[in-house]
Amino acid sequence: QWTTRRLPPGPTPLPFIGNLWMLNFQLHHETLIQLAKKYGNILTVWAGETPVIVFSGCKAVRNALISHSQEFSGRPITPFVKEFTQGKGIVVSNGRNWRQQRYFVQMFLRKMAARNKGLEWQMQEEAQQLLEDFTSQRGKPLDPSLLISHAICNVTASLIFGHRFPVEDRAFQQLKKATNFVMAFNGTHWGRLYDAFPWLMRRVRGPHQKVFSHVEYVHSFVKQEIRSHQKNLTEEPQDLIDFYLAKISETKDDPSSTFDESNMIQVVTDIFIGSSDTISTTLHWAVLYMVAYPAIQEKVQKELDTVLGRSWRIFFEDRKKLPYTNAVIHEVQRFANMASVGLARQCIRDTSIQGFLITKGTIVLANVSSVLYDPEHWKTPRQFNPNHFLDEEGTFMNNKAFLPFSAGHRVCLGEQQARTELFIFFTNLLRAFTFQLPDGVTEVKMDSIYGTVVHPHPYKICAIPR
Ligand code: HEM
Repeated sequence: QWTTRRLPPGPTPLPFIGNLWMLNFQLHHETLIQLAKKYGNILTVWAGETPVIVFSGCKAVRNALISHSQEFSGRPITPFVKEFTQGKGIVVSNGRNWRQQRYFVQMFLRKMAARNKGLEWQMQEEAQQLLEDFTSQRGKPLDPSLLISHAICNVTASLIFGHRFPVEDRAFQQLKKATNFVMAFNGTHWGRLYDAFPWLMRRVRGPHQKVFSHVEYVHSFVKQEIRSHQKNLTEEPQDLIDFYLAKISETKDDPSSTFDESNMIQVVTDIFIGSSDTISTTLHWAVLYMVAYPAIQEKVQKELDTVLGRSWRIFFEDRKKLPYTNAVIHEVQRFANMASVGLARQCIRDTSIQGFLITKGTIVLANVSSVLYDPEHWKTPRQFNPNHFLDEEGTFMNNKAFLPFSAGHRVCLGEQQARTELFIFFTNLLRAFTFQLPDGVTEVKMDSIYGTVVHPHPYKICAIPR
């Protein structure tokens, strides 16, 4: 089948399971980088009986995502995501549904960012609350991930539900747990097995059964919020649900409209999932790197003290005066490589690329990590080195291989929000605290736990007020 379809080269597939066995039932970014060394920057792996075309390295990935942006703008509706989303929402929808929902949320995010006391203000408020929570620990050892993730989820909650939740709120805790589980599932062996053999997996016990009860919980949480918004409609829409309800009534007589309640539930779910674990995990890595590289931490603090002083509000605009801090945040994103291989795409029409014909419907994967670690574009790709983003004079400079949010038609919808949020939280934390290892701990575990979102191992640090 492989040779007759003239697909790009790759390891020989076995009948029925393809290359899943040799891939350890995962599309791990490091395995795919190794395969690219052998088979080239465009290769084929078989997930069961389905071929997946993998692009590696800055040149091939940019060619696929940017030069062939339209052709590779589809999203594969795998058996798992089909059951999870029914093809609704943004992340895993296609065609008119995807275009309308994506455009609507893009406009909504722009409006919220432009509002007086808008999204940035909300981030500053949550960052202050986080500083108080850290301060209350009085420098004792703590796992920062819970407090950070609560603060980040509350920024999203204000954006989509119009209110925040106290840390002890059980239903909100359950929502975070459920969304993290759903997000992680797709990157696990079970996720791969479910997609390769759904008919078999439906008959076998495992975490894939738990994942659907978590999906149900998330959807019912969102439904309850929608009901409460419907009861208390305000004249001026305040949050995503308000805006969406207004959009449904505005378009109710338009037969081409895709705005309805099932899409609203999935859009809200997509935004909650897309903006929670991603940003908090990146910050979690940032704190870990500051502990591991105290000289870099000190340099950031010096720059913050010199440029900003103690004025309490820090704005995203301030990054232009803080080249070193800005470079460190970029390097955190590059080196942590939180999004692993990114999300799979689907070819929406026959396309010729690098001499290969990729037919409509084929699944393609642009390995984002292979770009963030591409030795042709980074001086020391496997080292944490903020100088990757600074020129000789110490001026900030970007790099075309910096693609943590992917690129093209499906580029991350929350890129601007994420960049603002990372900057506001990171600068507030570093101005207020020095992060260090607890007494007696000498080792920082820097390797990662692979998943849809790449996490650090759990760790404890001390946040010492400055
Ligand atoms: C550090 C934070 C984040 C990173 C690294 C990140 C990364 C990504 C990546 C790699 C993709 C896949 C794009 C592709 O198909 O090639 C993506 C898609 C997406 N992200 Fe993010 N993301 C982050 C934060 C956010 C936030 C804050 C939101 C919410 C506002 C968000 C919403 C989405 C959505 C809706 C998609 C799907 C876009 C589509 O299919 O059209 N993300 N993100």
